[in-house]
Amino acid sequence: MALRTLSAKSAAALDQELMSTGAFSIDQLMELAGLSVSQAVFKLQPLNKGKRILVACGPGNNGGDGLVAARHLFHYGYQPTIYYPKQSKNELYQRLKKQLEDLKVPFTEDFTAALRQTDHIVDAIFGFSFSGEVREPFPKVISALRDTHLPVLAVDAPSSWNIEDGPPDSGPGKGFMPEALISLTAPKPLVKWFRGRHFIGGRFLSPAMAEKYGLDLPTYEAVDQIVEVEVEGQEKL
Ligand SMILES: NC(=O)C1=CN([C@@H]2O[C@H](COP(=O)(O)OP(=O)(O)OC[C@H]3O[C@@H](n4cnc5c(N)ncnc54)[C@H](O)[C@@H]3O)[C@@H](O)[C@H]2O)[C@H](O)CC1
Ligand SMILES: [K+]
Repeated sequence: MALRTLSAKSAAALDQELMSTGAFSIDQLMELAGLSVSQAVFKLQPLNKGKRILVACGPGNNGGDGLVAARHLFHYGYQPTIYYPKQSKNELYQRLKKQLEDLKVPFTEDFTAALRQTDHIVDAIFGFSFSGEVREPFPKVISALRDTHLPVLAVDAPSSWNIEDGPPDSGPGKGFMPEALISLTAPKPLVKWFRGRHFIGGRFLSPAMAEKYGLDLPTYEAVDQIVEVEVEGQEKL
């Protein structure tokens, strides 16, 4: 079955609706999103295959999902390191950062050096609000993600990909194809171009809300926060 996709505009509207009439707080949604990301890492990179996880975080909520995931990964027994060059002053992010500092999770400013000392990478740089050309300081980070031989799990979107039109045909993200993607709530149109393992996470949608937005709710098993899916209609680059 081909899962129905959610445009960037609808994803933002759904987000707002969850936080207004849906009565969720952003902290709750981000916690569940980040928990899903941590479970996808556990599936892709079992503890006995290398515990070092580099989490690259951007300035918005996609980055927040990365910060939450890193905290859960620490508690599972991983050794996360955070790259978070554009830190938000917003209280929520400051609290997420403090929680990681209390666990002595290191923050690094040198992405290139950190890449040499990790087993797996989480790309939590940009999600559904990314648009235009990649701005500083991220171009070199995106090109490093493109060039690395290490596995990358992209959160909601491979960073630098256009949410509707998929991979860029120029710039640092040209040719960037992460090993895996976790779509939060529902896949975005870009999944049509994605070739790799694909998970759905963000287990917070009511059946009524799914119906309103024309989405299929994946069948989550028991305590699982993720479902691995196949998306039909993937196009060759
Ligand atoms: N309902 C859900 O599925 C939830 C998803 N979550 C996650 O939130 C992101 C969307 O978060 P948002 O804050 O709207 O935006 P982003 O993180 O994607 O990025 C915004 C951030 O990036 C900057 N930016 C945009 N374009 C560029 C550019 N070309 N170059 C540099 N910087 C750029 C912009 O200025 C902002 O600072 C979604 O994908 C999920 O991952 C929630 O956590 C929970 C609910
Ligand atoms: K991302």
